[in-house]
Amino acid sequence: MTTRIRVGGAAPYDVVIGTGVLGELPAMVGERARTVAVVHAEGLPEIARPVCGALERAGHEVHALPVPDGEAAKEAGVLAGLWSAFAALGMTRTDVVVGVGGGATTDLAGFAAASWLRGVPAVLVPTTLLGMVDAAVGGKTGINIPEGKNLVGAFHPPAGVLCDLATLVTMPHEDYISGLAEVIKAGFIADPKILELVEADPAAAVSPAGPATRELVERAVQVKADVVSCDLRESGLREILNYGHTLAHAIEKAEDYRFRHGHAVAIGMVYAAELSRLAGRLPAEVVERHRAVLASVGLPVSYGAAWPGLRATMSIDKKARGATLRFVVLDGVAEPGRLEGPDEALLAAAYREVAR
Ligand SMILES: NC(=O)c1ccc[n+]([C@@H]2O[C@H](COP(=O)([O-])OP(=O)(O)OC[C@H]3O[C@@H](n4cnc5c(N)ncnc54)[C@H](O)[C@@H]3O)[C@@H](O)[C@H]2O)c1
Ligand SMILES: O=C(O)C(=O)C[C@@H](O)[C@H](O)[C@H](O)COP(=O)(O)O
Ligand SMILES: [Zn+2]
Repeated sequence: MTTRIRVGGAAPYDVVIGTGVLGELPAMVGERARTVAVVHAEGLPEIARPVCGALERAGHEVHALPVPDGEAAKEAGVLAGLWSAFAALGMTRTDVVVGVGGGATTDLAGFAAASWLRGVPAVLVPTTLLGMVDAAVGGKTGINIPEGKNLVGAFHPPAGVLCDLATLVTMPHEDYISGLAEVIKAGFIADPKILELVEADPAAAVSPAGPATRELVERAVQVKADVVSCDLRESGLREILNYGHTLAHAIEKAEDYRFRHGHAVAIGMVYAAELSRLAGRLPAEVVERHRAVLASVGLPVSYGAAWPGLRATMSIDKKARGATLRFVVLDGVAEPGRLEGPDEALLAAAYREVAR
């Protein structure tokens, strides 16, 4: 069975979800492309090869461009290497970049496409849970710099997203549960059924070939699609997808990007929930529900680095306006709200609850 989730906006596209769906790729790339640059994580040649093969059979000139696995791909030097490769291939505006790999790879490939000739089409083939449910959908692309996470990038929606669930089975366990953090995030901000599914059977939730995977992926993609269809450029509603990310990005920077994104988001969501509670907006039992559901799949719910460094990094969060920090909080499950300019004592008190 193949599921198609439409993402609306100025240039609508489909997220195709299924098993063995590679046959859909040539239609997403389109006939106009002569050259297709397949940017893939270098550790995934077995996944990249059939992708290249499908495109070659469709008549394209295909060039595989391996990039470092994981977060090491999201660096300025790697991006500059792709620009040089595109130049050498003579890539024009009708040519296409295909990104194959986890969220780090698709963020990089998407930004390379956004910046080459001021924008060529990108088709994304996410191969991790996190990539399928979040990173490849919605058009946020970018890289990290030493000063912070995703500080350089562009909104560049893909021309299509192909999620082959079969690729998930080779995923390392810790990377898989990292993706579950974003799935659970979608549950807390918009779709409580996701939380019920994970709570009912955490063992199934952590199993890529398990009975819950397809529904969890489809529900999380639907949440993301509904949001970004209304607000591509994050002028309001889209901020809810950033639940837990203000502290998460500070943790990732503090750990020199060696801490998995979803693990940081798990801790960040507990922090945001504590902030919501201390601001008098969220009952304690919902905060405990965060801890319970995240811990049930093996995600961290506490973190102990010193507060001042994390607090300093949080000042360059993209949701901040001038000196005013802004947080996504919850007024209940599936009731996201905003907390503007909370006082420093509240911010520190919420962190003490995470560091306990
Ligand atoms: N653009 C967005 O909207 C958005 C949303 C969420 C997260 N992100 C970004 O996504 C990144 C995290 O993505 P991620 O969790 O996919 O991690 P990742 O891209 O770092 O991949 C994790 C590891 O799994 C490997 N891998 C990928 N697919 C595999 C497979 N099928 N089998 C075996 N190994 C596989 C990768 O090569 C890598 O070593 C972060 O940089 C985060 O900031 C972006
Ligand atoms: O798509 C969004 O919008 C999100 O915020 C999704 C997040 O899960 C994702 O990690 C995103 O890359 C964070 O964006 P940033 O703008 O805070 O860097
Ligand atoms: Zn995220």
